[in-house]
Amino acid sequence: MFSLNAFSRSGLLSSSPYSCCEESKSLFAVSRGGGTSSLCPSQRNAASSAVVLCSAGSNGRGVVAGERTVTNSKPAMGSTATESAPALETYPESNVCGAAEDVYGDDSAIAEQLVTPWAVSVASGYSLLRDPRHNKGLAFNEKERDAHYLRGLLPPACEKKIMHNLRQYQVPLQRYMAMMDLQERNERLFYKLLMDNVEELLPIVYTPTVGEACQKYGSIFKRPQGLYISLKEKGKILEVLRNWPERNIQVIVVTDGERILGLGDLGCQGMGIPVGKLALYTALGGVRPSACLPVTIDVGTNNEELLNDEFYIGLRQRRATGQEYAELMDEFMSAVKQTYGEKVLIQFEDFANHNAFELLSKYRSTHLVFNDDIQGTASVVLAGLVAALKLVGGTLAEHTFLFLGAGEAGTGIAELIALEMSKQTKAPLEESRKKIWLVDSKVCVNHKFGALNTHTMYSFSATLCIHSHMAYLMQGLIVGSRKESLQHFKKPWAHEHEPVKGLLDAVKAIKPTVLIGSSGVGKTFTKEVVEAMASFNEKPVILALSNPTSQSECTAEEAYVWSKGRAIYASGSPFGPVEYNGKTFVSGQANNAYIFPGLGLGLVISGAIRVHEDMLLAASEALAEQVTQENFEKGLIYPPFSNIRKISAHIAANVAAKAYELGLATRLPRPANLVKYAESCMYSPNYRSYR
Ligand SMILES: O=C([O-])CC(=O)C(=O)O
Ligand SMILES: [Mg+2]
Repeated sequence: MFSLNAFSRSGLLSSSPYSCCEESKSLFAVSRGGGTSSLCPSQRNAASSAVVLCSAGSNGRGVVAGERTVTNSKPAMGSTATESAPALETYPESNVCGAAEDVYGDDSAIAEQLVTPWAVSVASGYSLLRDPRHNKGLAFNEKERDAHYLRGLLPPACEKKIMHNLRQYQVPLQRYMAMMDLQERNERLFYKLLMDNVEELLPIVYTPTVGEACQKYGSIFKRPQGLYISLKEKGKILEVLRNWPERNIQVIVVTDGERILGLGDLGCQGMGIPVGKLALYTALGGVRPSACLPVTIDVGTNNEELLNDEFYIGLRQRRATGQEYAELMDEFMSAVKQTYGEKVLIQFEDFANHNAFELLSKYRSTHLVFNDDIQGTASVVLAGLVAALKLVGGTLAEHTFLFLGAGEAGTGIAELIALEMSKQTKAPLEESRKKIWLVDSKVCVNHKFGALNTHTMYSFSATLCIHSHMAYLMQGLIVGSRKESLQHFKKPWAHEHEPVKGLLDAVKAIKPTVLIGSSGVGKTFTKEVVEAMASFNEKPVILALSNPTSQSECTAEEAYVWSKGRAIYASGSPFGPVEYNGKTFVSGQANNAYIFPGLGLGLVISGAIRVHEDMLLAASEALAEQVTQENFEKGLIYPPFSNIRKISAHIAANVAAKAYELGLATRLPRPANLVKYAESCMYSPNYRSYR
């Protein structure tokens, strides 16, 4: 890289915005405040130069917006406002120019204030190979090797069978680490590989392997992959966001690590989840990688094992709660909006129940937010159920639903089913809810055993199961007599019924046609439970949603064998095909990964400013429509992931259409063909040609 930055060349830049373009064939520098006004016309048109952005204090990775923004004659980082903003030198002391778009504060800074000296420069040679956004590895052709000073830095071969190399690792976690290394080394190749081998690689970069990666994050951690915002950053979150090298952020996935999949509190090590989810935003939904920001909020952890682990990478203290927690989250939410504007999507992920519901209700009317575990999961499950009706018959309202788990996923799914039922039947929501029953549970990771409230245990004649790491308190069917003591999000489901303890008794009492597991605890759909379901249903619908595989309520094999091949089964984590009685059963994956990439894309391309429940229904409807007759014939209620880009484009189009209909879209005029438009907006990982 020709190491140029605005800091070292500030005099040159401020006095003559074009003067640097003569110095070298590709040498130039742009201060953020100057935007494209610092670029000479030929540089603005320079297609596909390896432009990188760095600051004097940056990590040298030199990531960022690069070729796209230069090609489009937009300032690096995608800010449109700086294009028309006055040059810095016009108002050297001003605190008004740039106004709302002056997100890094360099336009408005007064002389005494400190700003980050962001700069854009062109990478070549050794630095180009170390820049994941522009590196092509062995795929650099002969001409490019000459033009970009790469001769001798690469071996002569021009191709490498990377999948072959990856498959040589037997252990999934090793494959995960190899994929993460690839993402750090050659971003386009990482996405190309993931997109071309989605069914094989999804279980590696995402559920279930990502769960193990989070558990071992401290020891496999190599480079930070997102923003860590801890209690130490309180009062400085705006500054922290400014340290991130990207400016045009469209999607943020944020966790506080308290409920990572069904694995419990993994504290700061939960970072693997936002990183994995955002990789899917790009690979499955086509959101540009540079527009994605993974965030982990670190308020401590209550996981004793981690607190005592010498390799733990987070704050070594118990979780902050109450006002301290709320204030940090509030500062984060304001700083995000202030930095990236109204249209940045914030996806809440893997928060514990109590915070998940509260954060969603607090910010849904002021920010573009949704909770993936509550709403994304609901949308994917509803799609699966709508598709399943084609196999089992009847309308939603003619079925009876029983959930094990009344947390985020359980109550979120239940509510969306009730909403859709009410839309179809025109019955009041309260009536529709009566078709849906929940058995609740309390999961306690072993270090919390002491915290179990024995009063709660005995007052519901609870069943206590102890798995290797968990104590699992099954509290029983949610019924009217329990209403007073229920958490607010469970109250709507307290129907009139005598108390019932345990899942099996609840199944026998309610006789559901659909059984849904969302408790985060594995092995709870026992042989007796599945057999009971099969005893009064010709085709029992059984969804074992908890993740990762170890937390699945029952395996695909168990569901098919115990129901004698009659179950319509799907699970949150993937299972391979099952042979039973000479027939092969292929189960679907009821995972929110089907929904959030397309939902996010739809919100981004329509410039939506709020997420509305109807958009989740629209996403769900679009997904259900993608299940083909051929899929049904195999007993599948979800389409295969191999078609996910097409599926995401349809989901995005349906969501965007709803955003326009509800007046929540700001990208005007509305494109006539939203599916085509969505497709045209999707990131493609193909290599660009460098001149
Ligand atoms: O990450 C996944 O695979 C699905 C999900 O949101 C969860 O289990 O929390
Ligand atoms: Mg989740």
